[in-house]
Amino acid sequence: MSPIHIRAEPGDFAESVLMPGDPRRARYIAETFFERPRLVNEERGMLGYTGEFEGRPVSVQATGMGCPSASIVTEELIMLGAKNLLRVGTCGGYHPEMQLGDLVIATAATPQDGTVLRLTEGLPYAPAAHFEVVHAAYHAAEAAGRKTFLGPVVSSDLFYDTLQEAQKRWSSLGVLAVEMEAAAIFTLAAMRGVRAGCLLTVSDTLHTGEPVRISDEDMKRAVDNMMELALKTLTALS
Ligand SMILES: O=P(O)(O)O[C@H]1O[C@H](CO)[C@@H](O)[C@H]1O
Ligand SMILES: O=c1cc[nH]c(=O)[nH]1
Repeated sequence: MSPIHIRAEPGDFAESVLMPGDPRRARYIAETFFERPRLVNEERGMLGYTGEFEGRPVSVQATGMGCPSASIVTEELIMLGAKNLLRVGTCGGYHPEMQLGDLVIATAATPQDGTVLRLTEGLPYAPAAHFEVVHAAYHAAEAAGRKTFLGPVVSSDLFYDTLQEAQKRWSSLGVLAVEMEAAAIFTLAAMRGVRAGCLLTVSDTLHTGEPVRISDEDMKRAVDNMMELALKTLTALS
């Protein structure tokens, strides 16, 4: 029987799954980078596709925005047999040297959210990317000569943050960027014994006073760069 929110059967998804928040990014990834992509889920518009990359099976499934939505999708992908989960998202850059379109490899994600707290039943916990995923992504970036920021991010419940001086405070703790799903994905992956990681494109810079947003054209270019790295990372893991 298929899960409730991902209407697919075991075997429809590959063991390696890319996880963007945005369903349109999922479709773009499948149509642009996969050989023989086929739609395997469209429940609630949360598009999922399976195809091949360099002869190996690979899937992409949108998570929606925020840890509650991402946790449903993560649980159901694991029910369907996923073993390598790689979020390919966007983030707000906190690091003062970050430029729009830069790439982040997240090593950890501070859970500034309610979902992880519920999953751990209140225990303090540090959600981390799986070392092998970080290792594979780091070496793929090095081989491609691509500059990346590697370090911790924060997963927030709020896009429109109400925390005073959020950038300054997170930066002072070494946190590179803010996004909204990685902490839940990392936590569930650890609980269920699968590997998870997270690559992020800086879509907003938050260190310049007023937030600055990337153009659609530059975003497309940056996502293409991130995808090159993401697919190499998954290839190294499979
Ligand atoms: O671009 P995606 O992958 O959706 O990621 C980021 O963008 C959304 C907010 O605009 C949140 O989901 C956040 O995590
Ligand atoms: O969560 C996010 C994602 C992109 N940009 C932000 O500012 N925050």
